Formats: sequence, structure tokens, C-alpha cells
Amino acid sequence: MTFPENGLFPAEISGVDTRKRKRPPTNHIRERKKQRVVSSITDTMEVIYRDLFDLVNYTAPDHGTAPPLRHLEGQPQEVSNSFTALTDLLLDDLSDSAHKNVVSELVGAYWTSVHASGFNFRPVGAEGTPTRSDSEAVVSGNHERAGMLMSRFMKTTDPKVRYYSAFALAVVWSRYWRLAQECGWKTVAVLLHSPRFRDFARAANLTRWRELMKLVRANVMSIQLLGSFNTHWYAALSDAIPDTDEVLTELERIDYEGHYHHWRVPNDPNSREAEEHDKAFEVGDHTRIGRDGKAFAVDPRLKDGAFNIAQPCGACGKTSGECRCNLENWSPARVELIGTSGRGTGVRALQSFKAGEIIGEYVGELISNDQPEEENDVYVLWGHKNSPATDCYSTTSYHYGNWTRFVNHACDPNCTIDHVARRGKILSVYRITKDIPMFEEITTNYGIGYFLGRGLKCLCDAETHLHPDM
Ligand SMILES: C[S@@+](CC[C@H](N)C(=O)[O-])C[C@H]1O[C@@H](n2cnc3c(N)ncnc32)[C@H](O)[C@@H]1O
Repeated sequence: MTFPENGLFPAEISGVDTRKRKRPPTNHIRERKKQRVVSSITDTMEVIYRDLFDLVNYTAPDHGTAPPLRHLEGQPQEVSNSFTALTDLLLDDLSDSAHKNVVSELVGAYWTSVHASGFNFRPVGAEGTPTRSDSEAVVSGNHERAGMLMSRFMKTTDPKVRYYSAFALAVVWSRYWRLAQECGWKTVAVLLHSPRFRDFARAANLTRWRELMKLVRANVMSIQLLGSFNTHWYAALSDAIPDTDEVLTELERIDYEGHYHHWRVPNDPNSREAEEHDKAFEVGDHTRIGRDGKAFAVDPRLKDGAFNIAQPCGACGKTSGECRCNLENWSPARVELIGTSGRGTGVRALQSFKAGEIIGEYVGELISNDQPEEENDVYVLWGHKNSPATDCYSTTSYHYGNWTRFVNHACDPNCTIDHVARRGKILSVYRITKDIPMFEEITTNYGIGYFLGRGLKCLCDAETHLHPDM
């Protein structure tokens, strides 16, 4: 018996006849199809992240903890026995017995997926006891062999349904297993909390699964970091896996309420050499009025009729005039700090953004426009005497700021600084200028002068730079 690569469920079950093959697509069409798969996988990853964010932020009203996975609760004894037996066998291959709890989570989530797939399985009982060669089949990804194993765990009246559905289950199991081998137990445990991820694991499309795995592999550290902030099962993980803290110690923490945004995920090992100025830097969301609070008697951003001189607010959808938004109305942009090659720390999106969206306020110390010691400051957002919005002040995030100070320059950027009006006050904000997918770096245009003035080489990946000497 043979199995279709991209349609593991036979026509009789899935309703799609995968045997009627069309002419293979040309390279061009294939490429376009692949592009579509990749972007839809990115969308899926985003939903997975959203699921995880919800979980991380979840507080149950009664017990103050995240909801437990359903595991094998309420399943017939024989089912849990069979799966526990298989788990134990698989665990034998792990020298570190501390992984046991996570594997149990895995089995639980696996069973949840299986159960939700809607097939009506019933356990076979003693016949379902797995053997060592069964577990080897699962681990080595021998789906056909593993399918036979799985078929012993259940009985249905129709042998075809039994065989194919067992095969499908084996595929799901071996996907989880492989993922655990490649990306670690913690990643699996984090991802399995996402219903969307579990849907994906049992979907029949192998290409999409592979693309998703590529993304997972590339983002293991971010996924684990995010998961680490769910205190409920983080505690369980700490008990189960002694090296849970390793993920966090591998990251450089920028101290601010332990928020994941402010951990630096190293992409490039060389980028971890912290620059001198970072050491003195504090992250906060409040702008200080001048160095040591002395430069201005009153907040220089307060302007009469501010909306006449600043861009209208894009956050609330109002396109003209001053809106009634508070900054607190803005939902925080999901971004994280990353190490880059040669450009220090950067910021990347953990969600897709649409052109026009405001993603954050550039905060820091307000200094007068002519403070000479700031001339070489790499973090100054210069005001201009000809600009009514910022005619008497500049903003520097050299000592104080938030994640926006880490936005790097690109010659073909996706973000810009705008000045918007809020209740008579001018605020400097980052606004997205073109739609960007999740995981893309957020960049802005510093201006040619920034690079030429410092003799700095632009290391952005644009084919042509804004100036030949950059
Ligand atoms: C406002 S900071 C951005 C955050 C900075 N990467 C960091 O780690 O603190 C500006 C500095 O980042 C670096 N940088 C940003 N964009 C760059 C680019 N396209 N090419 C080279 N260096 C860049 C330069 O060192 C620049 O002075």
C-alpha cells in the first residue's frame, strides 16, 4: 500500500481524491504556490503566537493559573494504559529521565489532538501493548510501520478506516517526536498549548508542516522565552527540566518588569558584545523633561492647537484633527529585541503590521535643540527650529527610553517617525509605512547625514543605499 505525500488521509475519509493527479505545475507556478504556503505558514505562526500570548497572559478567576491540558483525563483506562506504555518506551531512549513530565504533556496534547480529530476509536486492550521495534518505528519516522503499531491501539469495524486513521495518528505522533528531537522538549511543550498548533500537527499537508517547522526551528529561543513567562506551567517545567533557566540566562536582559520585549534574543553571537552606552541605559515608558529634569520649566511638547502642527492620530482611525486617544488606548505592539549582524540590537515584529499603524512612542529625555554635548549622540531624535512640532526640543534615549531606541536604519525602511497630537501635546511615534509580516525587522530611515557625518557604513540589506558613500 502506498501513501500520498501531501494527503495522508485517503479519499474515502477526507473526501478529496488525492489519486487523481493533475499535470505537475511549471517551476513558475510551483514557486508561486510555495510563496503562498510560506506566507500562510507565517500567518499560522502568528496565530500560534497569539494563542500563546493569550495563554501567557491568562489568569483564571478562581485559581489564578492557566488551564491545564486535558491529557488523558476521562479517557478509557485501556487508552491511557496503551499510550503510557508507548510513552515509557519512547522515554527509554532518553537518558535524562527529567524529561518525563514534558513527555507526559506531549502525550496528553497528542491525545487531545487525536481525540479532536473526530475518528471514533476504541481501544483494543492487551493487543495494544507496544514493543521496542514499535517505538523505533515511531522515532525513525517510519510512518507505515508506526501506523501498524497505532492500529493495534484501536478498533473500528472498517479495517480500511482503521488502517488509514492509525497511519494518520502515527504521523502526528512522529511529527511531535521529531519536533522534540530537533527543537527540544521545552519548545514542544510551549507549542502544544496552542490549539492551532495541534490542528496543524494533525493536518495532512506535509509541505505546510515542513514550512512551519522551519519557522519553529528559526524561532526556538523566542518561543521558549515566551513560554517561560507562563508561571503556571513554567513552575512545572522547572521541576521537570533542570535546565529550564538556561534559556533565560542565554539571553541578555534589559531590565524592565521582566517583560519579554526587553530580553535580547541573540541571532548572531558576535552581536552580544554590549556597547558601552547600553550598560548605563534604563528602559522605561516615561519621557523625562530634560537632563536631570532641568532643561525646561514646562513640558515643551505642550502646544496650543497641537493638531494643527502634528500629524493626525492614526491609532484610533481618526484622519484629521486631534483625537481623544490616550497612549494607554494603544494596544502594545508585539515586538522583540534581536541581535543583528554588525548593527547591534534591532527590533523585529512578532505579529504582522499594516501600513499606517502606530506601534510605539519614541520616549527619552527631552533636551534643548542646541545642547552641544549631544552632537554625537546616536540616540537623538533631532527637533528642528523650522518644525513647529519640535521647534525647541530634541528627544534622546541615550540614558532612558524604551524598545523604540533599538530600531535600526534601513535604506528601504518599513517604519517612520511621525508627530501626532494628543490632548494638546505633541508625541513622537513610530508609524508603519508598509505592510510587514511577522518576524520582519522594523526599520526606519535615519537620513543620509547620520551615516556620512559619522563615517559609518550602512549594513542594511538594501541592494542600493540611499547614498553611494553610505
Ligand atoms: C538608534 S541606535 C539603534 C540601536 C542599536 N543597534 C543598538 O544596539 O543600540 C543606532 C545605532 O545602531 C547601529 N545601526 C543602526 N542601523 C544601522 C545600519 N543600517 N548599518 C550599520 N549600523 C547601524 C549604529 O551603530 C547606529 O549608531
